Amino acid sequence: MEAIVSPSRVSGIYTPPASKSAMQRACAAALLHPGTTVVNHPGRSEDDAAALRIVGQLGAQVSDHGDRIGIASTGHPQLPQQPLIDCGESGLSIRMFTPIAALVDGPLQLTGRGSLLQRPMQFFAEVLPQLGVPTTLNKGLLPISINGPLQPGDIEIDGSQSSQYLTGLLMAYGAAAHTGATIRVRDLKSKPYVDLTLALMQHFGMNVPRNEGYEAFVFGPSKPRAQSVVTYTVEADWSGAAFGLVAGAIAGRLEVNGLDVFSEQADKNILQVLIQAGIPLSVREDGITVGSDSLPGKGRGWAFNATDCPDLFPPLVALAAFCDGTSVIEGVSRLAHKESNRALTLQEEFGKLGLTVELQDDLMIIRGGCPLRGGVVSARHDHRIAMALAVAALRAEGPVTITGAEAVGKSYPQFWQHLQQLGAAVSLTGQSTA
Ligand SMILES: O=C(O)C1=C[C@@H](OP(=O)(O)O)[C@@H](O)[C@H](O)C1
Ligand SMILES: C=C(OP(=O)(O)O)C(=O)O
Repeated sequence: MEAIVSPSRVSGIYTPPASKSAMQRACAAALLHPGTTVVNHPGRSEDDAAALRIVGQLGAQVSDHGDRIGIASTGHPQLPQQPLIDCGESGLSIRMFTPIAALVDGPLQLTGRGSLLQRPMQFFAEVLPQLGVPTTLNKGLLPISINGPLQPGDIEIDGSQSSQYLTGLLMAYGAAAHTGATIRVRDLKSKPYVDLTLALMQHFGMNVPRNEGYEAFVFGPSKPRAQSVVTYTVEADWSGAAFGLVAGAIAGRLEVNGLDVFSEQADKNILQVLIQAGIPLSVREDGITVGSDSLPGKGRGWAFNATDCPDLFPPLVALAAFCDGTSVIEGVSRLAHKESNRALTLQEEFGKLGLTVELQDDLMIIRGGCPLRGGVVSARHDHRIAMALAVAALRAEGPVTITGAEAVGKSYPQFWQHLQQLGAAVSLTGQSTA
């Protein structure tokens, strides 16, 4: 599918979708919870669908009622009839559900599709055998074969590549029976995502470890958990909302509702950058207003460290393009293994529209303030690249055609519709050519 975005203004009120980070964690916690979980405001992205499929395969009963989903479970993942679990393209699903699936007594295989097949998983081959789980990979990549049950024990892991592995281990340790265990972590990145995991575990009454400065997670002995009903409401997604906030900042005035300003989500830090850039912004508990009714002026250049919130790079590049002077984002090394190599993808695709993006060690330097030209760009099978290009296109000098526009489905299937509803000139045509 192609999206053609012509220069246009946006205005109105909108509510971003449910957070896939919260929804996928809720699915995992529901599988590990003895009893029933009612998930309100469930996410509907492709990654969310993958998580729901996985918990179904691991023995939970999933009943979908539209605005809420019921998940009933014994609290123990079961050996599936078909022992091949497909995690779609979701990095979080494969990395969170592998240790959880390893709680099962028996052999299992997990795999994925598309870009996930190129993302490194070597961590598991190094760590799971230390927990009693023989593990094989395909040269460090998927599929992964494991043979549980995982037995929690004291362990030290590398947290520098992704926090998602730790999220999976925390969930598995939090559900398994043991007499106490400590996960030591070197150089943890994306820390707020671990806070989100711990908050979910707390909500579901799991065995929650003591967090010693993100360097050690100390579990006490597990206690038996009684059957109960847990209700969980999935919060709105700051990562998806970041695109709407940037659209309002550069091309109109938007009111974004439903976001929790006290959320654990890493990407709420977009607000700090909007403030630095001098964008008109009003933050209330019930909503955020961004941009101005008069034709928005340019913001000013800014500097921001996105090491712990790497998903902000794409919307921040769109913002930086419209800020005078130089903007600098630190944390480039975090981008190599996402749905695409996002530093290069951003440099190349925004480069086609005339934006200069330089990469210097861990820094991305964006020379903004000159109008972008129209042209043809590719989403490169990466939802956040598609959305960043679309938002930037609102202020380009001519129409921007984005090929592979269906990529948004991974996190934000309603993205194009939302943009149209807010007044953006977007037409959608044809099949994927990205
Ligand atoms: O736990 C999560 O929900 C996520 C963690 C982050 O990954 P890393 O920990 O690999 O940075 C983020 O980029 C990803 O989109 C979602
Ligand atoms: C990198 C992302 O997700 P995941 O790692 O879960 O595939 C993302 O949503 O930008």
